[in-house]
Amino acid sequence: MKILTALQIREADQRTIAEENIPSAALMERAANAFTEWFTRKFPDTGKNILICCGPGNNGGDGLAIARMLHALDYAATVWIVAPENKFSPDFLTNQERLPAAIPVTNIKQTSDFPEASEFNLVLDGLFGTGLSRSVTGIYAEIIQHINHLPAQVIAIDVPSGLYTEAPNQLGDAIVQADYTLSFEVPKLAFLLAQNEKYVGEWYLVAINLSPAFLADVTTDKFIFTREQVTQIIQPRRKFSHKGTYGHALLLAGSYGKMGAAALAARACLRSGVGLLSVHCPKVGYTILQTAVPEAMTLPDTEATHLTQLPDLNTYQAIGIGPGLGKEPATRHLVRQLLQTTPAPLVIDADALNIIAEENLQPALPPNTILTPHPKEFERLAGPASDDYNRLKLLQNFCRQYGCFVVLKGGHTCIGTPAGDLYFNITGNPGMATGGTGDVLTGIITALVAQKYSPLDACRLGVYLHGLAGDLARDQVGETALIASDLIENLGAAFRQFGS
Ligand SMILES: NC(=O)C1=CN([C@@H]2O[C@H](COP(=O)(O)OP(=O)(O)OC[C@H]3O[C@@H](n4cnc5c(N)ncnc54)[C@H](OP(=O)(O)O)[C@@H]3O)[C@@H](O)[C@H]2O)[C@H](O)CC1
Ligand SMILES: [K+]
Repeated sequence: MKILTALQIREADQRTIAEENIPSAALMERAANAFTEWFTRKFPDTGKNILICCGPGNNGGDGLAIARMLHALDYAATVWIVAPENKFSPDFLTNQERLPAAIPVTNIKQTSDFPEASEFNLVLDGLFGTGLSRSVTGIYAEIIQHINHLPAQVIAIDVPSGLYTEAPNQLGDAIVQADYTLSFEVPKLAFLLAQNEKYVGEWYLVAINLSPAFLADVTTDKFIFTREQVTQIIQPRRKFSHKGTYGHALLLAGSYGKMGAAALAARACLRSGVGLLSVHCPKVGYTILQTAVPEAMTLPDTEATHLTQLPDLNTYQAIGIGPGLGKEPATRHLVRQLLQTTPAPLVIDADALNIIAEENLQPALPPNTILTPHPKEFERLAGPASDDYNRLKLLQNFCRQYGCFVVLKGGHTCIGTPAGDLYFNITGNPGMATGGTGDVLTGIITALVAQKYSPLDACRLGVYLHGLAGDLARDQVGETALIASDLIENLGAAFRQFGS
């Protein structure tokens, strides 16, 4: 699913109106209907007092149309029209005319016009949407502060007012802090970034059937990958296959005190369909792995506490390195050697990433290598970011420069590709912010690469299924108690949702 800019969304509007030969107010009616349908399902209690704040543009027009629809469904709707300049969009005016006289309306042009608002349970924010062209000031900023201080739940129409859809706001900008954002048809980049969480709240999309031809043709470098795409990518196992069909993966992992990371990655790798798995670990890990993961073959290093020597690499279809690795000098040398000599695609995580950053080995990354950093590890590799938008730019530049795939882990994990495209994930939950879940992801992606998924597909599938396993685990144990092993236990159920 494409992430579009405000400008592209406006073009989509125009194309839809032209192709369907409908007035633009009809598209607004569609959007308001879609919002109202969602709203009545989410808030079925018609006894709630609802305040609808409308700005002067089409976002405000949506608000007016929604007020009319909610009124018709017996909700108690009150409208505030905030417009100091008396300049309205044509579709705003159309919907103002259509507003039933029974709906109380207050026109707000200055602070002294603010009515008492304590009786409202819900506020619908229709001040500004994708038409925001500058930071909000004056009466608009005051009303936004007012909304943010009301003891009511706030639902943003399309976009929380004051929030730019694809660029950072200035510090101190007035922005509505919504509990929910219900947005039309296409996701906006702002919704996917941690820095906007307190404005966007939980966000949902509703379809308003924008021109399919336009949506198919429009170009973007930012995408969300959906369940439908996962369904298309995932391959069923074949009847006459054998363990050789699904590849032999090698994991280089573990050090004294960190063998758990190796065990988690190994178990996740096996649960993700790899044919054979070998784990190269320090001697201290031999009994641990043979016991914890009997399905894996164990190749002990000559050194007891950390990895010092590469094994023969020639039998593997994928090599994962990093979980629990440590940063001993000999291990640093091993990482350098691996980059220079690997005959198989690499998946690199954790301390292996830190070694690459500290030794400036980025230029030595073989093409199409997959790196799986969290933001701090990414900063060590690519430098500090001024904000989440800037971090995405650094991500695109890094992937282009070194020809690699980077899985930047977070609330919406983002995959960067050598072509400079970004793919955002929508599965997963905050319960997964706990030690070991990254090791599980490394294991999953390594298994998928060994099974000959392309690097992009291995990343997309891996990240989606990892998050889905987390969501299934949350259904069982909640977010607080969730641990990395729960993800592994739920990988089977995640794969089974795709018949695999
Ligand atoms: N395809 C869709 O998704 C549809 C969306 N709809 C809704 O339409 C809005 C976008 O409407 P638009 O009229 O383009 O824009 P806004 O309502 O967000 O605001 C525009 C007006 O506000 C002025 N403006 C912008 N920034 C500021 C500011 N900081 N302070 C004061 N005034 C501001 C702007 O004036 P300019 O001076 O910039 O010209 C406009 O007057 C979308 O979000 C949806 O809610 C459609 O209903 C259906 C299709
Ligand atoms: K809004």
